[in-house]
Parts: sequence; C-alpha cells; structure tokens
Amino acid sequence: MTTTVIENSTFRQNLWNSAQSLAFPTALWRLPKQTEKHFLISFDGIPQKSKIDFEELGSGFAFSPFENPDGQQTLFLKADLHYIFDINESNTNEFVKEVITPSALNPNFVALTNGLSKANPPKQKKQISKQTQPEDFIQLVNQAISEIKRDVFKKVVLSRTKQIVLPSNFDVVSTFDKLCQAYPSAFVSAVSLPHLGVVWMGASPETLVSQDSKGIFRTMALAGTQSAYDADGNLIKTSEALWRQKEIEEQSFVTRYIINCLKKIRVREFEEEGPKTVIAGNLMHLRTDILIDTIAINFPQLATVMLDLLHPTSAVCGMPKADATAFILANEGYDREFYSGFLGPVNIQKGNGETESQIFVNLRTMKVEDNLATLYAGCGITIDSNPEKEWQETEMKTQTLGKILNTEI
Ligand SMILES: C=C(O[C@H]1C=CC=C(C(=O)O)[C@@H]1O)C(=O)O
Repeated sequence: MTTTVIENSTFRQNLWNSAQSLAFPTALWRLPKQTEKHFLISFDGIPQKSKIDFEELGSGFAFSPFENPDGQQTLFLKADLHYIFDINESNTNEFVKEVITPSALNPNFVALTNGLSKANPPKQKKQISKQTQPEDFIQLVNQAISEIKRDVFKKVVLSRTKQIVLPSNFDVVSTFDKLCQAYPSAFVSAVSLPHLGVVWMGASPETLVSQDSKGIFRTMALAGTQSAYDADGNLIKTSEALWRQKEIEEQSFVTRYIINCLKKIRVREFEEEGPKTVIAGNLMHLRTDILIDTIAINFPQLATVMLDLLHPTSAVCGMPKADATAFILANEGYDREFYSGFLGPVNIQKGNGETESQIFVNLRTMKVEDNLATLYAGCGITIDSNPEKEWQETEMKTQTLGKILNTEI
C-alpha cells in the first residue's frame, strides 16, 4: 500500500469529476465511527450483476435494489482502483493510501489521470416529476391497517418520496463530506451509476450483514422511530427515551425475523444484545445487535448465506415477508429502485491492512439526477399505527439528508 500526503485537498474532488466525465461507476464511502474515506472506481461502464458471495468475489462494492428475490440483481462495482483518504493526526492534510492502483499503462487509468483537472460535467435541468402526496400516503396506511385487521399480514413497511430541486452549487463530494461530519455513526456513501445517469447518496444507520477479519458476523434489528430532540430542541438522553407498545412490537418483529432466519440454517449459538435506544442523526430507534463467532461454530460462509436469507428484513418490508412484499409492490405506487436495498464494501482492505465486508440497508438515502434529488423514507405499519403520525415520521426521516442539502424543503 503506497501512502502519499496530498498538498492539495481537491485531489479527491478532481478524481470524482474525472470518473464522472469518463462515465466510470464510482463509490465513495465512510464506515460508521471511522475517519477513512474509501474511493473506488470501476472501469466497467455498466457494473455486472452478481449474487454476492463473500468467499468467491474479489474487492468491490455491492449495490442492490429492493426487489432482488434471488440475489442476482445486485450490481457489483469491481475495484479497479481503490484509494483510502484519511487525515493525519494534526487534522490538516488529507493523505491517500493507494490500495489498488491500475498499471500506469492502463488506458482507462491514463484517461482518468489526464482528466484530473477537468471541470464538473454541466448539469441538465430536471423538473419535479412525481412525489408522494400526504393524502395518498395516509390512504395507503389506512388500507394497510385494514389488511392487518383482516390478518393478511402483521406488519408492512410503507414508503414515499420527496423531491427537491438542488441549488446550483450542489456537489456530491462536498455533500458527502458534510454527511460524514454530521453523522459519525452512520454509513455514509455516494454511488455513481453513469449508465443510469444517477448518483445515490445516503447516511444509513442499519447494518444488514458484516463479517470482520476475525470471523465475527454481525447483524441488527433496527426499528421504531422518534425524534432525538424534545419540544424545546434539546437532545433527549437515550437512557430517558420512552417507547410505546407500538414501537416495541414493531421492532420485535424484526428481531424475530432474524432469529427465524438463523433457525432455518440451524445456527443456535448467537449473542443477542438489546433492544436498546440508539441515536441516528435527528432520530432515535430501538436496536437489537446479533453477533456470531463464525470460527467457533465453523461456519465461514455465514455472511453469504445470511445476506441471502435476510434481505429484505422486516425493517424495510414486513411480516410475513411474502404477503408484505405483495402489498408493497401492488400498492405503494412507485418503484423503490435502490431505496431499502443494500449496499457496501465487499472484501475491501482497510487502512490497517485487514480485509472486511460490511453491508448496510440503503436507508436515509436519495437519488440525484442532474439538479433534482429524490429522497426516500418509510415507516413500519402495525395494527396500532396512526396514519398522520406515520406521515410525520417519514417527514422526520427525509430531514436526515434534507437538512444537509441546505435547502428549504
Ligand atoms: C424504512 C426506514 O427505516 C426503517 C429503519 C428504522 C426504523 C424504521 C421505522 O421506525 O419504521 C424502519 O423500519 C427508512 O428510514 O426509510
């Protein structure tokens, strides 16, 4: 791994711009509670679709849509270039570690480095097209509650969109940096898919699966939402958070779903911690952590198997899964695309030399197309849901990214 101190902190920005103008798929991410910013470029103009097998795949970045029943729809951005940007101890200069650098003769790399000083490609104008209206969402929630009363399913996660025209000075890399600063505990990402003309950005609070270099597998059940601030705008202490029966039940569905997945593969030895209150940006959730030592149980492929079984969990879909999915697809009225899918680094080396895979649920996310951002937010509907409150909850969720965009929404 070569490390170079960069005098000029615009290098990362120039690299992004150059990859954009050459239409190379690119992923930029920062793991929770870390300072390293990872930068990956793939020279395949259209990322291959591939089932995620952590044992088989090389280094790359997984990006899955919500609808991915057999796992074959996951885009895999192969790491042709992987740099890690970090700050030194005095927090002044960014430095770069070149984890994967293409050969200096590689024509794609030559084009990329030649384009380093190029300006951002000009933005086209896009008009607000379709976003969910409150009355439509409230009607949808009422319809779901009727289905729950008829015993069709017990929980369904319904979602909506909100669109914002971005200011003319909007730029992905500086927005990514702002998200990293505002949400140190989130998985912050920006994924550019030039073949679709979109960049997806987000600050996710939810791990779907991870497996570290010591063989420790982790997943979590995250659900139940309330503002992290009281009526006077003061941050509520997590130890003083009060939860209603509705949220407690809503979150327990997710824990139960994960444990059922483990039962299917006869894994009984797991550590379960929680539920506890956690802060995620402007919100609080209930979270149960599940941890398994894959070496002790001799199950090295656990993360691969569980990714297949878990997605989509009851935190983004519902219970039972098949009935909740059918309701979402028939009634939500728009295509979730990559919202509530999953994303994250696969077999990626960190600055300390260890290789890890960490996959997150694509929440608190937005799709950027030209000057238009589409924000996505969902909420768990149970028999005790109040439709107006659920709408308010989605409003709070869109604020996680909305307030960073520095725009009135
Ligand atoms: C579906 C979302 O959040 C999930 C994760 C945490 C809390 C949730 C809830 O309270 O409904 C959702 O299950 C979203 O942010 O769009």
